[in-house]
Amino acid sequence: MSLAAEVTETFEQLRETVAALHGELTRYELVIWTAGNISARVPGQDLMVIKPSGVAYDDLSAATMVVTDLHGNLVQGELAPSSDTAAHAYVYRHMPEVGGVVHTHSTYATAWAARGEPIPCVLTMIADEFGGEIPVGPFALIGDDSIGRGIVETLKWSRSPAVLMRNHGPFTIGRTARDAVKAAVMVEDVARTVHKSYQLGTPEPLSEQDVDRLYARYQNVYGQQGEK
Ligand SMILES: O=C(CO)[C@@H](O)[C@@H](O)COP(=O)(O)O
Repeated sequence: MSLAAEVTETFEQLRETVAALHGELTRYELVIWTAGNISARVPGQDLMVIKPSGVAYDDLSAATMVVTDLHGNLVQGELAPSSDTAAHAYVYRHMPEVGGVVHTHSTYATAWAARGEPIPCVLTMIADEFGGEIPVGPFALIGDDSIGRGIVETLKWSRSPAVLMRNHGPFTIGRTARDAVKAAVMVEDVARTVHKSYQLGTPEPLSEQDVDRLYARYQNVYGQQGEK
């Protein structure tokens, strides 16, 4: 297969994947109306596939996904890219290991972001997926590199794939777009659980040693990853 055909096939596969993953945001009730967005890096290219701005979730499909370079310039597609394209692009430029970025306004995680309070590591599931507390990033206005810079500056000091951008909402990253969606689903779940635990009392944080052990197991052994 020629390089052009291979890249075209990759585009099509990624368009399908990114479009389908947007359905997970509505399935898990992480977004309302047109809020939220998902992107995936195009492997080996300085390009990404991202949601078009302001398009209803029912109208999202492989055909409506758009391709931009990693400075947000439209490369393929008819629609304007997400208003968070600059943030996604900044993450891809500065975190080469990241293959997917997700942004939602999910209720409980966004409530923690509104308070500017990190979610403490008081659950084994937080240790498993986030490796410690889920950090808060700075308030930043949309439209330039500010949000992306806040995401990167916060996550470079954390094992967490989620950051609660102050007064805005969660952004999550992953090796793939699916991993980033998983982090978005899980950050909302633990945000709700920990919020409810505080309504009943004061939850106890896990020890650093236990967090490290839980994180290592979940990231390396859990599921079908272990020795066969
Ligand atoms: O949170 C923001 C911008 O940061 C929303 O506008 C965003 O969720 C949805 O914007 P798009 O429809 O992706 O342009």
